[in-house]
Amino acid sequence: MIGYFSAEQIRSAEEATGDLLERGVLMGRAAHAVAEVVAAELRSRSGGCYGRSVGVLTGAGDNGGDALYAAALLRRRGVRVEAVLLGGDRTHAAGLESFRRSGGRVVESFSAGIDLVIDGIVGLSGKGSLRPAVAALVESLTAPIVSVDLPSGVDADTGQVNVPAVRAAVTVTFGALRIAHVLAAPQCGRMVLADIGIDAHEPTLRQLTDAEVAHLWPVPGPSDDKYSQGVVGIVAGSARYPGAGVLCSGAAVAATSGMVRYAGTAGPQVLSQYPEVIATEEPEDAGKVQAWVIGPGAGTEDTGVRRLRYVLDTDVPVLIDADGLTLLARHRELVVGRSAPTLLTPHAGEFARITGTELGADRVEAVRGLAAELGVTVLLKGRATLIASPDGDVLVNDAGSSWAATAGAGDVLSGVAGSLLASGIPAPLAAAAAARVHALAAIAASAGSVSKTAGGAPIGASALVRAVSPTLRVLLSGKTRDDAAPAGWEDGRR
Ligand SMILES: NC(=O)C1=CN([C@@H]2O[C@H](COP(=O)(O)OP(=O)(O)OC[C@H]3O[C@@H](n4cnc5c(N)ncnc54)[C@H](OP(=O)(O)O)[C@@H]3O)[C@@H](O)[C@H]2O)[C@@H](O)CC1
Ligand SMILES: Nc1ncnc2c1ncn2[C@@H]1O[C@H](COP(=O)(O)OP(=O)(O)O)[C@@H](O)[C@H]1O
Ligand SMILES: [K+]
Repeated sequence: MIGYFSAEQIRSAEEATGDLLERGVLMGRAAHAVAEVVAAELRSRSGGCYGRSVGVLTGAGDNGGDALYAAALLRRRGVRVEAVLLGGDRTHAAGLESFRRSGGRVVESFSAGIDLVIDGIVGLSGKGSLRPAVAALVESLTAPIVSVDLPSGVDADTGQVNVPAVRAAVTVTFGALRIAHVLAAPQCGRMVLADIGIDAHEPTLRQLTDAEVAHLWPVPGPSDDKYSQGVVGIVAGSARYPGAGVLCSGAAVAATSGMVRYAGTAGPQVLSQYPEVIATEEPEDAGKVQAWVIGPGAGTEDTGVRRLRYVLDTDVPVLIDADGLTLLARHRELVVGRSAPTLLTPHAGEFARITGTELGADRVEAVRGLAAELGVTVLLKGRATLIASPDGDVLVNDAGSSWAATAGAGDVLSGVAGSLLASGIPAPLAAAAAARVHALAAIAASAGSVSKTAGGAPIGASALVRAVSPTLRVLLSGKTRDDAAPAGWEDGRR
């Protein structure tokens, strides 16, 4: 698991080091890590350090202190350093003295031709939008930016990206990852986690590694047959939206070796693409299943309510998506007190329909609140997917790309997660593993190859279904990166 911590948790971990914090040892280590990363960036971007120029933006706190000490270290490597002190006379005094002694210059605005900027404006204590003078300066920056701890303007705990906020090429953080590093991953750029000797425990958010996803993915054993691995029933698609049934069923077929039953009026279309599916019109006639998926393109009329009631009356796990969620918003009582797990997979709009209020900045609290209120697992979709259990545990997955933002991609996710539920995996883990594979499949489909991790072209949801199997082949062979963190994540402890 990769853990993400709140600002308060990080501060407690820092305070627990006592002497190290007070003597400035932690800040020294943090500054050293920043200097190392900036030096490496200068080498790769401008061919070296000597004679290159770095601009430093500092605010009124310790984030600025880190940046000034780092600049002093860079000065000793022959880098020209100049600083704009946005915190005025509240600038970190010892950091500023070290900067000045090293030969750093304090300026009103950066000289032309700066190679790189260090963002030490605000870190853990940043609140709300950047102040106007700071905002104007941030908007005018064109050089690549290395952010200290967090890109300034991004909230550490909610990941809210204020306008403007720094968009970093690299973010260097210390001791443990902050919540914003996953919820605002695109704003952070490449992540570097430096060990400064602090220990944080019990993260607020956790993310499965690829190795963990591979480990829990169902693989048939010698005594397995089509039934023993779990049969998933799909109530999706309709005469009006047959595609949702096709995408959802196809994803379920690809995700595990168990059997897929289809119940709905898009049976002929589903069978024409996936002849291995067993189709009926009504879930009552489908035969035994170990989990249901209900909702994608299934319609919101009375038959929909009847079918929803039927599957929720069973004692197997049920995943509710799309139209199923619209119906659920009118009949919330249907999920309360079920004996088997229920998994809701709303996007932001569906989430607001169920709760009656728009999603605010704090998505973690919102998803946790709904899960606790209804006693269900909730997967909230987006670039970063959040999965809350009724007991308050929250899992996260940053997709690493946004290629999955395409019509029908949610139907694919439902099919994958539903087949994992049918195999007996607990709802939160099934949801998190499905989200991870969905995200990897989107990258693979877009790049045209599972071995590429960047680049690519737009995809449709059909391509996403086709990429599920090749993605699993690589994942199960253990060849993918052994962490599930945002693309380019790097552990500076080495
Ligand atoms: N503790 C440790 O051991 C270690 C800590 N470390 C480092 O310390 C950092 C935390 O430092 P910190 O707590 O001093 O606060 P920081 O984030 O620099 O903010 C400073 C000031 O900014 C202001 N401000 C707020 N919002 C604003 C806005 N929107 N726009 C503009 N200004 C705004 C606000 O001042 P105000 O004007 O509101 O009084 C606030 O007081 C942490 O991120 C890490 O880099 C490392 O050295 C490792 C060891
Ligand atoms: N910006 C994004 N980056 C990565 N993945 C995204 C992004 N936006 C949406 N997704 C993912 O794509 C899927 C979209 O689902 P949904 O909104 O239900 O679409 P549909 O109803 O058309 O199937 C979800 O799995 C979601 O997490
Ligand atoms: K910063």
